[in-house]
Amino acid sequence: MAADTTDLDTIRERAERWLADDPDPADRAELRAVLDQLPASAPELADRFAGPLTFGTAGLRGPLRAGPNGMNLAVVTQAAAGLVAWLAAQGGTGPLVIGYDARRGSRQFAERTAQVATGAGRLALLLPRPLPTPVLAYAVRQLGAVAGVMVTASHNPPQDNGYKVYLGTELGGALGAGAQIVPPADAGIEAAIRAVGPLAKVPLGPAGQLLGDDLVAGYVARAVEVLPVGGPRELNVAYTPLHGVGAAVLTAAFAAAGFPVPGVVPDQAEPDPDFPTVSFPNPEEPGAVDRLVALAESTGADLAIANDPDADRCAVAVRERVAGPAEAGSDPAAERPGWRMLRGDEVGALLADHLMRRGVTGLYATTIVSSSLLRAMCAARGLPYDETLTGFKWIVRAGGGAEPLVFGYEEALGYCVAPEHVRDKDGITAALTIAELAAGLKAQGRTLTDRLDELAAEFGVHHTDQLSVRVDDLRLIADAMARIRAATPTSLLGQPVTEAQDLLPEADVVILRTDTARVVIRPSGTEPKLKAYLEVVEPVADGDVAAARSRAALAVAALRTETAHALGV
Ligand SMILES: O=P([O-])(O)O[C@H]1O[C@H](COP(=O)(O)O)[C@@H](O)[C@H](O)[C@H]1O
Ligand SMILES: [Mg+2]
Repeated sequence: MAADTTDLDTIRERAERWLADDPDPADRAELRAVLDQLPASAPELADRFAGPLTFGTAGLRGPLRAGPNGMNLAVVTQAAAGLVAWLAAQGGTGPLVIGYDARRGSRQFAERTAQVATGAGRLALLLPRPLPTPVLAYAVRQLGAVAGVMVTASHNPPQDNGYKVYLGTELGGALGAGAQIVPPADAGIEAAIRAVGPLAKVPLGPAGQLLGDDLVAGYVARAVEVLPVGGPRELNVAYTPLHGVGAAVLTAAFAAAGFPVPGVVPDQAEPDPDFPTVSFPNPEEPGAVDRLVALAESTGADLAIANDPDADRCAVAVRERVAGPAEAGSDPAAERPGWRMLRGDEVGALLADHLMRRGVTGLYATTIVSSSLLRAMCAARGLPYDETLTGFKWIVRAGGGAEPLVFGYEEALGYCVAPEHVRDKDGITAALTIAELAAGLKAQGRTLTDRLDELAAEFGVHHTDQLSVRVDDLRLIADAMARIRAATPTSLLGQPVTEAQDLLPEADVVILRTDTARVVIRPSGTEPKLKAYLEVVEPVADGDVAAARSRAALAVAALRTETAHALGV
């Protein structure tokens, strides 16, 4: 058909133009191969040219592939050129600091970013090796940088990479100093990226100044200061960085804080861009922590901790007695020991409670997709509380600056216990703080689970869960969002929906509430996923936390089914 031929010609022309300006010979060859297969490869070419990557929940993120809709040297050159042009136009004078993880392409993209910055006459400071994202976020503040770039795709699949952008004090203002960008800066930078001319004309300077180990030592020293001096440190921790970059810094921080050095899952200890032992390097995904739990079990650990590959998230698994299938000849009522992964909401509540008991006053914040427990805790304890849209870039701006933020967390395993040093989530300081709490409890013969029960007895069981649907075709997500808007359930769990909120146009989020249940539905901003965040609050009667937990678990399971049905997934 004529229209198809025109479409094909248009996209072929765009691809040829892109190819002619692509600085990477391997990417040029990759695109040429796709072009050579036209018209059969038309859908693939259309996808690669569907549009530029945009700043989502946490920067640019996409598959490593040639073309504007992927992460590659051309896109990074353009992004860096747009960023430095925007920084100059805003009058920002400080250096650009650049970090990177151990993914494929990360170091090359970081070095290219440095060359583009120096080519534009700006000092570029490069972190000395693949390091955690919180080290970069710390460096932005510590070094007085005008901005920071972290090349990472965090916990995404191995074939992805990404580009997180931070602003320093000069342009970020009081609230955004050291935080990831938000509107309108992100749109301004995107416009500057689109305005970059031919890449062949982007001046490239020297590789930038390599930062030394003192920066990392400074980060570790500040991280350790998060803990009060003294106090119990006797705790056996099993740890995994999930083939990412967390191990060296985390073990150094534990040692410096006086903890025994955690045992590290041997075949996940070193950075490996193939993430060979996990299907997804995301501690939220089932199976990702199997080897960690096996190590914890075999070494008799008190606690198991995982960082995501860029070590800004922290997952915690606890030893728990669970009712297990009876073995032949055993007492059918007997329990067997197991390990349970705590939900981000549980770790968030534990950390918040710990800081509150320590007398830390100021703003406590989380997001609209997290549990409502933190709100209840703050209300009962007379502390300021705020909630924001998803993303740590929002959490660190909670409250609009009226109260200083002292703690922020999100259900996606992200926690910020030291906002004065790292204006982002930090999987290292979170691990230290949860270990300090666990060691303190252990010294009293108690555990994190006991503390969770105490919180449940006081505030009710806040059981949260997430329904997460990964898709190949993004239209399925749009369809599901349209469906929930067109046919919004009027009841959930047999209770009337008392509130249905649609956050459009500000955010693509739908919230449904009943007296005891809540569902928040939104597309992920970092992966092709639809997410529904579920919560049921179940009061504890007669101090029987276990019974309330069982009721809540059943209710959440039912809520999950009803939500999936309403979304048509
Ligand atoms: O990927 P990370 O660890 O940088 O984490 C990023 O993505 C997470 C998931 O976002 P979404 O639900 O939109 O996919 C967010 O919760 C988080 O604040 C953000 O920093
Ligand atoms: Mg991460």
